[in-house]
Amino acid sequence: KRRTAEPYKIKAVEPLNILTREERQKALEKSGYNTFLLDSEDVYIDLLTDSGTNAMSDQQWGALMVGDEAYAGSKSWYKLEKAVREVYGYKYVLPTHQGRGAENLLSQLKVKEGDYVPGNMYFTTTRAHQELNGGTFVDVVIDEAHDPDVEVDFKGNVDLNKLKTLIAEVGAESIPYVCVAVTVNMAGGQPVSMDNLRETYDLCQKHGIDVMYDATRCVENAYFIKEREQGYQNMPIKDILLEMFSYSDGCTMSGKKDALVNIGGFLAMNDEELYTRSRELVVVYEGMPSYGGMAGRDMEAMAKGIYESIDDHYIEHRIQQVRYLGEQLMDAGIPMVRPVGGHAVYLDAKAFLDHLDREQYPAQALAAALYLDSGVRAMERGIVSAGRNKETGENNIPKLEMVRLTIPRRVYTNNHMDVVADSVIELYRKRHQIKGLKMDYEPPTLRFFNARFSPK
Ligand SMILES: CC1=C(O)/C(=C\N=C(/Cc2ccccc2)C(=O)O)C(COP(=O)(O)O)=CN1
Repeated sequence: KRRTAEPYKIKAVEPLNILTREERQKALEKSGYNTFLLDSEDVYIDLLTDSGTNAMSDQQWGALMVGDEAYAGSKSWYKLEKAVREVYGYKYVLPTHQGRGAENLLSQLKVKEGDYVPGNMYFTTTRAHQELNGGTFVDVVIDEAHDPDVEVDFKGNVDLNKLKTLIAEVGAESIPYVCVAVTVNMAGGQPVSMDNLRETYDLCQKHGIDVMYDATRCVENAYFIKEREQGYQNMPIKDILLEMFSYSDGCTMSGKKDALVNIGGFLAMNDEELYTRSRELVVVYEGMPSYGGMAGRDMEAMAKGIYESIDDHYIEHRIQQVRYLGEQLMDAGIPMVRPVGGHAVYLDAKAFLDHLDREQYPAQALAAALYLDSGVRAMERGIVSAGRNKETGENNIPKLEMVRLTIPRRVYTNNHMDVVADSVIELYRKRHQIKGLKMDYEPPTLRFFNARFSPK
């Protein structure tokens, strides 16, 4: 099989700072062993997140110059609205500054005190907005999603029995919508199959319950359907995407991932009444329904990014690059979530650092050790990110204790992936020298952003 390369060439570069180990040790201590608190200039290969860190194209940069900054009725808004309607298929669109903006609107519009919001595994900000409005998140993802070693093609699938049980227990009137994430970030960037999307939608329609997608990485999800699901191999990504969205009533979208922009998002739906109510609310939180927390130039860039994201060559390269890193680590016997996800490789820090217990924050310790070893910044996705139970105050103990190596889109080459792989493999060889951490400062909410640690 002939080897392939990036379907783009490089026009501008950002020189990277390469620190000595001593300099990285100092930076690590200054950041309280929390990669969120590292300064970007002290980071060599930044795999903290794929959110907002993606490279824009010359078309998108050029579009910035024609941003229409009119307060109302911006030309740039109509371009963005058109792109969302064409690519996602929804009737109505509200612009927001990023995904959280849409989550805030949706939860305020649809979640009331005492409601239950089922979803295929939690995501931090999504759950936060549901809880802020008095809802309780209920995990209805298939059991396998919580097990790093189980290789399942569509590990993000909804477990229909769990959903039926919840509907029977609490009643459809207590379920404002089902939140279906495509892909599932906290399961390791795992996709949902078209069959499962269809079945979930049919079940919800029977009970008059809306299905709202978290569409943040929906194009990656479409690629996995093309690759793994019977009957989609020869279908262009854009058609798979439209079919996916036909099994939903609306979505929240963080443009900072699959829409290839540094800021931006939207809330979309087919229901006119919900649209009317969201137009009022968007004025309170995001600005006008024709700019929603974005400048005209941002909307221009996102409209272009939405079209670029469904290019079959682009998305194939994107997924293959993540897999290129993942397969090197798998071949080296590194414990990680399988199969490799769409946007990241998730190291299984519990298995990697099997000499540490959970209260020594294995994922946090591994992320710190990785930065010290090679200047690669990763993100803790384990007990620290899971926070505390809002009733009992006890630490939530998620089954998955992960370090996420998140690959931004169109930014790094496979040479960077090789540097990351060598560092992880070297760390694994010396893993029993990695010490656990104690938490010296714990913020009251979303503690992972600002918590500080030191070696225990
Ligand atoms: C599935 C999904 C996401 O992954 C997502 C953001 N992800 C992020 C950014 C992030 C957010 C909170 C804590 C740590 C990192 C990621 O690093 O993975 C949002 C919010 O979107 P927003 O950031 O544009 O507000 C909604 N859904």
